[in-house]
Amino acid sequence: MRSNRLELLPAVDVRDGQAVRLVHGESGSETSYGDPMEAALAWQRAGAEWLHLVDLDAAFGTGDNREQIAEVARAMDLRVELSGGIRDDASLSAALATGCARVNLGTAALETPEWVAKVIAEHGDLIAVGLDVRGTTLRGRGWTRDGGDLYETLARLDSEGCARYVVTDIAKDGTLQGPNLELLRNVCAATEKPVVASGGVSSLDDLRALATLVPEGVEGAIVGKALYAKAFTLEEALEAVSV
Ligand SMILES: O=C(O)c1ccccc1N[C@@H]1O[C@H](COP(=O)(O)O)[C@@H](O)[C@H]1O
Repeated sequence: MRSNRLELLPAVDVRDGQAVRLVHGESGSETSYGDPMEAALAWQRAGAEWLHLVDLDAAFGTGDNREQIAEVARAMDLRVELSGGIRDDASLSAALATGCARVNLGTAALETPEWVAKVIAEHGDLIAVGLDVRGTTLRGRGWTRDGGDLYETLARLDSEGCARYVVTDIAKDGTLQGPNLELLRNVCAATEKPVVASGGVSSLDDLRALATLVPEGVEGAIVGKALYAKAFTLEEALEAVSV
C-alpha cells in the first residue's frame, strides 16, 4: 500500500570527487559543496531516510567516481538510490554490490531497451528508471542527447514491469524555480507506478505542493540545490511533509 507521506531524498551529485550542483544539468555549471561523504553524513544526521547519490562523471562520460560513491553508499545506514552511468551488467553489479536500495537507470532505458527489460525482470523493485525530460522529450548521455518521447517510453517500461520512475524536468533542475507540477500530474495519470519528483524544489511550500500529489502517485521528492543553498534545513523539510 502507498504511504500518504512524501518521501524526501536529499541529493549528493559527485563530479571530479566533489559534491556539486548543476544548473539545467549542464556540464560546466557546477557549484562545489565539498566532500560527498561529509554531505551524505550531514543529511543522514539530519534524519534523511533516503539519499539520492549520483555519479555525474559516469553520466556525462567524463570518467567516474565509482570507488568514492561506493564508499559513501556503504557508509550509510539510510536507503541509497544510486544513479549515473549504470548501463550494463558490470556497472549494475557494481552498483548493487554497494548494498544500495535501488538503482536509477537513465541512458540505458533509451539506448538499450532490451537490456533494461531484462534487468527489470531480474531485479524488480531494485530498478527505477529516470525519465529526464525537456518538454516531453527524454534526454540521455548527461542530458545531451534526445532519446524519444516520454509517454511512449513510459508505456513501454510499464508493459515491462518497471517498478518506479524518477521524473526530472531538466528546465527546472538546479534553478530553484519550483517543481513542474503539471508534468508530474501528467506522468502520474499515465502510469500506476510510483513517481519520484526531481528538479526545481526551492521552498517548503514547494514540498507541501508536491505532498498534495501523493494521492495521485508522487511518492517522493529529490531535493538538491535548496538544501545546499540553505533555503531551508532538511529537518524543516521533513517536518513540512510529515502527516
Ligand atoms: O542529476 C543531475 O544533475 C544530472 C545531470 C546531467 C546528467 C545526469 C544527471 N543525473 C542523473 O544521472 C542519471 C542518468 O545517468 P545515466 O544516463 O543512466 O548514465 C539519472 O538519474 C539522472 O537523473
